[in-house]
Amino acid sequence: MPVGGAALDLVGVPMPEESFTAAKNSDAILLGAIGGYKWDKNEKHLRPEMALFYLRRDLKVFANLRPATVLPQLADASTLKKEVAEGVDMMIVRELTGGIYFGEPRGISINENGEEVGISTEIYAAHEIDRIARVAFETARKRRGKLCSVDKANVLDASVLWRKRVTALASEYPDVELSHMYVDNAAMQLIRDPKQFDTIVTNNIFGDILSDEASMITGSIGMLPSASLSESGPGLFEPIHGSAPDIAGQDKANPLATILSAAMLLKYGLGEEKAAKRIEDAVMDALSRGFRTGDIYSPGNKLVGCKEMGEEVLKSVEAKVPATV
Ligand SMILES: NC(=O)c1ccc[n+]([C@@H]2O[C@H](COP(=O)([O-])OP(=O)(O)OC[C@H]3O[C@@H](n4cnc5c(N)ncnc54)[C@H](O)[C@@H]3O)[C@@H](O)[C@H]2O)c1
Ligand SMILES: CC(C)[C@H](C(=O)O)[C@@H](O)C(=O)O
Ligand SMILES: [Mg+2]
Repeated sequence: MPVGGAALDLVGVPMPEESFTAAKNSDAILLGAIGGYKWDKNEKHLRPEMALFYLRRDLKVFANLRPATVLPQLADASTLKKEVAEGVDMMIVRELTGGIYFGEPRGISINENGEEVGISTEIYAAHEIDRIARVAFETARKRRGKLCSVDKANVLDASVLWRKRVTALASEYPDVELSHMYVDNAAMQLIRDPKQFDTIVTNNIFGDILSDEASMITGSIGMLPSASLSESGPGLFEPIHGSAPDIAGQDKANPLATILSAAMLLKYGLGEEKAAKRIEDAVMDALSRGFRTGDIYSPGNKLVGCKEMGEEVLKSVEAKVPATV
């Protein structure tokens, strides 16, 4: 179904009613990245990004899981030293339907001096913090049992409440080791020693920024998938990157973040773990066979375009795993 720029071009709105209805009635949704120069000057309600906000808000997919793993095949592709990047395996749990993205009041207006002012409001209700914190504690419990909550509680009131609620919940998860970190320090620690992190839980805006940062540790933003889950109803699965307009139409984009998002869809959206593993294994296999798009290329490997990379993954699916899953 068309959303974003495609929908704007077709019917003049970023989120057509039929697209939303089809998404809502699905078992899971795979979303292609949206946005582009063509629509950048549109009024806010007519920007492609609005489709994302409608989908996230109206499907109530508050829990955004963004794994950042350095694959052994790609340790050389990281911009960090190999010994710093090697072995990194973290999960960023980003709150996705609250905070400054949706808070009121918002907008651009004229103040009492006749000057234009832009307002965005960082606001979190206790229940919004509790539900994302629970997802994060449960996630950490299934991983290495370490949870770092990232906030700006030395400045922002919404973060003061965030820290208070997360701390209060910790007693229900005695097997999880909870720590807190200010976001500016977290941005620095991610580059200094990323292996210290297992699970990170944070608000909407900090999660947006830190996940792009974490992606570079793994080699490229073209590698990172995500799952956005609600309490009930379909999940939304998408790469964390955008539409990469600077390389659009050149057959250069790395398709693996989107392919791995499809694997997350199978695992988290449909409970089809075997099929998910089959896709993940195929991605690993294509990388092991040396295929690389430009963003993850290092000498000694085979440079391919978006299309060929996809074809190689498909070959690996067919070659490696029995067709019946
Ligand atoms: N979920 C989404 O749909 C989503 C996410 C982020 C940005 N956007 C939108 O995308 C547009 C471009 O935003 P941006 O440039 O800030 O971010 P971007 O993620 O599209 O691109 C940032 C940089 O990373 C590169 N890159 C991104 N994905 C890649 C891939 N798969 N393979 C290789 N390189 C890749 C791009 O070429 C670019 O240099 C904007 O309109 C923005 O709003 C959409
Ligand atoms: C395109 C943009 C609105 C979006 C966000 O900020 O959430 C993107 O950066 C993301 O990370 O999914
Ligand atoms: Mg982002």
